[in-house]
Amino acid sequence: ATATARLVPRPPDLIKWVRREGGFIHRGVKILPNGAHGLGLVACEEMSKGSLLIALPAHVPLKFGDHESHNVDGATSVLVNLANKVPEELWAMKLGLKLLQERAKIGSFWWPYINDIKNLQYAPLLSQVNKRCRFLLDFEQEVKHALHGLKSDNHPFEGQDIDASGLGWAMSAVSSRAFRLYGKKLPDGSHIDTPMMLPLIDMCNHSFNPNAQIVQEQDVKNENMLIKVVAQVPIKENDSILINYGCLSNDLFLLDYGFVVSSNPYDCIELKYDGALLDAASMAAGVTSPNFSSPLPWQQQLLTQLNLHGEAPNLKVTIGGEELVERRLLAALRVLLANDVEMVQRHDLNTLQSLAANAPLGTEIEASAFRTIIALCVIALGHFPTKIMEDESLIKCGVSASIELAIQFRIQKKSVIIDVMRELSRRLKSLLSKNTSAAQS
Ligand SMILES: C[S@@+](CC[C@H](N)C(=O)[O-])C[C@H]1O[C@@H](n2cnc3c(N)ncnc32)[C@H](O)[C@@H]1O
Repeated sequence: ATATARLVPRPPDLIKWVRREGGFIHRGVKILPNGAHGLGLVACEEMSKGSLLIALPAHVPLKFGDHESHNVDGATSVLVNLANKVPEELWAMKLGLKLLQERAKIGSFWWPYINDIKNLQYAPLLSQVNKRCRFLLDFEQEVKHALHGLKSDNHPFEGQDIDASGLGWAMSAVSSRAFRLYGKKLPDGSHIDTPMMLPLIDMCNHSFNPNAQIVQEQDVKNENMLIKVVAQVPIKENDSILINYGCLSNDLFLLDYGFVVSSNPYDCIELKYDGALLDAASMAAGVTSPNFSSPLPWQQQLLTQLNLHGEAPNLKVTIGGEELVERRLLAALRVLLANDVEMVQRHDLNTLQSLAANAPLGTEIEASAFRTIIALCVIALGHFPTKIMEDESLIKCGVSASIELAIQFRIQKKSVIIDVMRELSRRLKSLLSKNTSAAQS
């Protein structure tokens, strides 16, 4: 979110409001512009490890549910009915409905907070509205239908029209600012996982090397959970206060937050598991007579156990990221490159899926599997219309912020692929050299 995007930038009011509501904010914490990251929280004095930076009382987070479960007026039941039509995967839209309701309400309790975010016009807005367009357009019709002819008492949005672009705003405002934390306590002592918007805390920008973290603590006075931000390491004056948004791929960072992280260790590329593509890749890699597209019955059985075959298989596999090659893909390659069923059956599925298991089916099969993945990477790279150098010069020439973001995203994806190729080539070399020295000795 850019600082300039806020038409009414009144961050100090947010701090005052949180304090007035009984919250705590360390006197050294300020809201300041944070370069390309928009606004952010910055330390204006040194803070030691463990310092409490922010504490929000339980009534300050904006959640869907608390008010809705106690109140059964007409407007609330319209809102609850609409929320029930939102698929779980699009949870941000459900909380977004609540945000839209509070945004429409004159004198809303959350107004000092919503006033601060209401003019955000950041990138996820555009990409999410595009990606989730079909849902938003359908849901717009649902909302219009539910609101048609409602009297103002029963209207959850104070009589305001809500269209797909308003719904898109709410969904991306939530997905880029909400946190999934412990909600209500259940009788068994566990807590419901609840998405909530955390005023002020949501001014913290992201880092994989954060200096602060969100913690939840039970209030000593009651059952409520207090939400706090605590310094994880000593924080120096002028340091930004950064938290980790989660170990996410760049797809999620881009879609939900509108930025991408360079050299993101959790970024990966997704491929469809496809026998014909694997045959093409392994032939290109010089592997003789691969049979990925026509597996033998015992191979099909193992593929079924890996959920890559059979009824409703999950054909989405990944390379790169935390797992260099997704375990299921590695096992499938090893099994399909082997023609000795007895040798394969000597190993359990876990070993067949493990990269650390070091060539469980022998050097030749392992080398063919690695070569096939390297060729798959070459094919994947070929699908990009540009090379990294061309991308970099496009950025140098000057492009709009959203195009630059899209280019950064594809540079990072290509880097993931190149890193996988580099690492597999290294492993292949070491595998083959071990084999040669074993043969010589
Ligand atoms: C929870 S808000 C943080 C406060 C925000 N900077 C603001 O001005 O309101 C999340 C948004 O901050 C920006 N942001 C946070 N961390 C970032 C990072 N590491 N790089 C780039 N942008 C970041 C993105 O626009 C993201 O959608």
